[in-house]
Amino acid sequence: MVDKAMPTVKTTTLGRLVIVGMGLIGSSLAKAIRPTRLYAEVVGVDTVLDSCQQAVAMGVVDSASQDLPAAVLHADTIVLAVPVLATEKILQQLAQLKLADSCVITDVGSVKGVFVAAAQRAFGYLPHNLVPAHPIAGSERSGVTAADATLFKHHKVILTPHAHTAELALTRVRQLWSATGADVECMDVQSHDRVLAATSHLPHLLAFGLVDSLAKRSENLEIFRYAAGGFRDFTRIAASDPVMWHDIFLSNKDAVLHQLDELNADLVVLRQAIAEGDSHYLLGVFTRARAAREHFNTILAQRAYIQTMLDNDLVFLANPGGNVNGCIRVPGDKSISHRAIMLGSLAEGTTEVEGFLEGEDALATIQAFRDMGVVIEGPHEGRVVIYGVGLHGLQAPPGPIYVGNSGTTMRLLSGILAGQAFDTILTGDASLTKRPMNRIAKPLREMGAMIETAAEGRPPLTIRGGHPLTGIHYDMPMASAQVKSCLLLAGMYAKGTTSVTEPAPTRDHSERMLQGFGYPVEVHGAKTKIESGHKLTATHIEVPADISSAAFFMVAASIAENSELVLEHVGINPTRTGVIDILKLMGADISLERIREVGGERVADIRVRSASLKGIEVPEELVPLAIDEFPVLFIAAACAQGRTVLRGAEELRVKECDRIQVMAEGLTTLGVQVETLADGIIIDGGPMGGGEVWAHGDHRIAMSFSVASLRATQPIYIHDSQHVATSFPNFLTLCAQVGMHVSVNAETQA
Ligand SMILES: O=C(O)C1=C[C@@H](OP(=O)(O)O)[C@@H](O)[C@H](O)C1
Ligand SMILES: C=C(OP(=O)(O)O)C(=O)O
Repeated sequence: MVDKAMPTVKTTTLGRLVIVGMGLIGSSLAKAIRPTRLYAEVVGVDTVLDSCQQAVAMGVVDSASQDLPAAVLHADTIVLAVPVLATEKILQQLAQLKLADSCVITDVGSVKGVFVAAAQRAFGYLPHNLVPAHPIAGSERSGVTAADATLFKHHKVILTPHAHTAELALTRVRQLWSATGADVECMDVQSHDRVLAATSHLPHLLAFGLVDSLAKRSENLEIFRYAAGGFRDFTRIAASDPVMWHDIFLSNKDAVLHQLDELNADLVVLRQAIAEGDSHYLLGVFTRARAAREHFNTILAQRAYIQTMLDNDLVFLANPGGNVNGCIRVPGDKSISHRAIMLGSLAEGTTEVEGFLEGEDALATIQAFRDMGVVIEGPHEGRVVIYGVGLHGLQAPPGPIYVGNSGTTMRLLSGILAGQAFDTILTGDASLTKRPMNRIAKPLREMGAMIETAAEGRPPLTIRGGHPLTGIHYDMPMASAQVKSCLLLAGMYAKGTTSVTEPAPTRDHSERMLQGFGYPVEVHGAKTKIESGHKLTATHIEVPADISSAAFFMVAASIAENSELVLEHVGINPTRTGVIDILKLMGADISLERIREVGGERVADIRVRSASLKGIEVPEELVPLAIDEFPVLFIAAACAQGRTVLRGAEELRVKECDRIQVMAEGLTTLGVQVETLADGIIIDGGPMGGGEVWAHGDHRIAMSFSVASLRATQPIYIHDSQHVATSFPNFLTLCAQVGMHVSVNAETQA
């Protein structure tokens, strides 16, 4: 009977699988494959009679033998699952036998270079049916008794085909490992050995080395008696198979030595920092390491997601109906959070931030500055401490800076990086890679910066250091706070004065915060001016709740019946309140309470009650003041009586997705009448059904259709919602708290 945990392969197309070596890996592979019936027969080979008998007795294999030549006769696939240095002898034996041309040979060794070289020696050439492979899975336990059919499930298996490996052979080995539930990838031999030296071989060496070093000291009994969690966690892998690891280190000598030398050098510096009491250095290493480790966990988690959620498609299920009531505080403002990290890093002294948005976009900004040597503690419950390095204290990052989904990070950071002495490369995710960067590259080049972009001005951006900047005046062709802010930041590094004129007012957080850090900025109507030669002085920042996140709940409480919601401590900077003005024009019942000023930004509690909305022509001057809120305003328009017309909003087409097109498609699916315009949309309010819509990885689209469910008559399935955490990590929790029925669709989770 087929083990339910195992993926099943419907047809038995292959005859005999021979696994040489009934150790942990070989016997686990046999145990995983046998129930799938991918092969009619699974045969084990081992030099130890006992292992053969146990493998048969445990039902791991159909049969087992000590006679290699007899076993591999008529084999379709041979897997060498023996220690790395033992493979050569077996390859030599195989080379002497008359194996069928179609017989595929593969292995499981942790070092690939040595295996390929051994095959070359044994055969005198690299056979086309040879597919080197490495399952990245293991356990401290060894031998056939430790066989575990689930050992490879959700683990990576790396194939390192050589230049002449036949496609058919590669497919066969891929199929073998996929059938165990593994995640199969290809890599070249050198990259494999280099990466594994760092991520696997080095940690094992350290674990073996540490245990041995402690064990041979005279006071070892005392030490081990008190060795608690840290020792246990760090040295778990020192219980691994010594022969196997002996072989691995000797086989991957050069790559391991290189990694060891780099670590040695870092440890010498760390030692010195402890000896000299250099807290700044130590905190820097520990905060960076902790962040890197968390980042690593996310990557691992995402990998698991990919396994269980079909290509990372996180689907929200928004069930129809509900009322919206209560009192909530949405997370911190994204624009202000980004700027706090940037200016805090470039300031002199220690900046404390409260209310920081712990969303992926703002975390990407923290990571970027950590990469450039800034020590940043947190975020922890919205609190971040930044040890500023001054305007000229950034260091070259160790590699490209990855800013994920965040346009604000990439564009603002470019202004800062153009003024540095070192080169940088800025990269982002698939959505960001499609967004226009010429809007900042062009004026920065006019200032003297050297910036290279990919085709059509898209990321990645390469920003060359050491090119002096000179202030310019720039008439911005579009209303964009990101472009304005980028140039003001570059202006701090440019000779003379830099000024920008904007065609319409956009958010002014950069201007306000620069002044808050004591850096003079002049604003005269549409023109903003900055000059170099001043400094930023550390300060305390309280980030208000993000009005762009509050907007989802403003629309929610407006369109749902019998609703009354208070949104606490929301930033109501006049360059951000377009959404309130537009909703009020539509007839929304919104009032601002307890208006106050906190750290240079206006804040209020916003009370919203259900209202019957009506369609309007959106005044064009409000467009930049509500630029991020249009997706959810389109939902308000769909629930309103009559027609809503939006023009002058072409910028919506270059956000995380084309927000005009994608919203129009989703609304049409829900049965709403829409017409797209080059620079806007026409929406006729009416009843909404349900159905499947796509967020195209855009956080605001996913949240907007979640809100739509309050007035839908059927469930709405919102595909591609995984990016909600970029700006609003606890969105689903708050939805549940106020009475909306939105959740991750359980059916799409394995
Ligand atoms: O400066 C900022 O923080 C932002 C400016 C806006 O972008 P544009 O400048 O491209 O309009 C906005 O859409 C974005 O979410 C944040
Ligand atoms: C456009 C947005 O952000 P960014 O440009 O930073 O990606 C947004 O949050 O809606």
